[in-house]
Amino acid sequence: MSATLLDGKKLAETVRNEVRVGVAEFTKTHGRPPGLEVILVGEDPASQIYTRNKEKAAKEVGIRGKLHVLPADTSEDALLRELDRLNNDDTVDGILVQLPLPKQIREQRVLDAIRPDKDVDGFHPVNAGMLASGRPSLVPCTPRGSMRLLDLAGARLEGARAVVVGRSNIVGKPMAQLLLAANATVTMAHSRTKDLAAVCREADVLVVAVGKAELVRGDWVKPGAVVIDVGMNRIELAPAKDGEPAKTKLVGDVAFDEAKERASAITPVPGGVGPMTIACLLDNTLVAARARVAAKNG
Ligand SMILES: Nc1nc(=O)c2c([nH]1)NC[C@@H]1CN(c3ccc(C(=O)N[C@@H](CCC(=O)O)C(=O)O)cc3)C=[N+]21
Repeated sequence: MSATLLDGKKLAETVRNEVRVGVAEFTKTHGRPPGLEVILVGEDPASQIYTRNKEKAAKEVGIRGKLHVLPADTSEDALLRELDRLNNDDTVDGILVQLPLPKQIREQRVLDAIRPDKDVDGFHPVNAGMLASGRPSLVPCTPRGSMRLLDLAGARLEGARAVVVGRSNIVGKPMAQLLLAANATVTMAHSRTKDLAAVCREADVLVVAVGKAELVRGDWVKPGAVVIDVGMNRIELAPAKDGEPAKTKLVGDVAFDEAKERASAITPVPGGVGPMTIACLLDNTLVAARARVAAKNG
């Protein structure tokens, strides 16, 4: 028996098509497209590719996307001034500051400085608090995308045992909140959890977001469970030599080939959660744009 593959690439295309329709309607009604500003500090090549992809994905659905690349030695004050400008620009609906930031910049200061109503990542403490209070506003993109993948799997969440491995503010905590809101019985597991394998084996729904390549083995998966693998780890297959770059491959936090023999449905890496994160970012930009004009019109 082999699990159903949850194709995030295909579902992301569906979501982007929905967003494109909403964006066209917004643009017609309000005389301007929704605007998304992405800020990257520094020249990390992987981050450059990711942020360029976000800008491109925005433009493909009709969102006015703009990428700002600031030098690696940008001061915290300079970044805060840039955010102030974007916060006060009425044509800007969404602001995303790519993480991680260089060490001279305090991440928390920066995330706190983004207006909550433009916080399309959903990382501002106001938005985190709204979600935890059962009043979701802008919800983090990866957990939103993961919920859509669970929906695609036909997972019954009401009364189900859900285990979230990983307790980050970006994925683990908001994911647990969304599962709880869907009436699952939620366990949050993490690096200090005793007998993590046994905790995972209880899960009807298993979401793994820890950033450790193939941590979750096949025998940690309850037969018939739905598995969402949020991990993206680049592992080296062969070292660089003779001027050839190292051969690498992308693997998740779940040992896919083992887990697929036990799960009823599972996300691949790549092609699972990653593309859904980007699609939900575009949707959050549309959600933010609509909410902002609604607030302005009373
Ligand atoms: N403020 C902020 N918000 C973010 O959402 C954010 C961030 N900072 N910093 C970095 C991480 C990483 N991230 C990814 C999203 C999608 C893919 C993605 O689409 N991956 C593809 C392929 C990737 C590949 O082949 O390299 C896939 O999984 O199929 C990757 C990475 C968003 N992040």
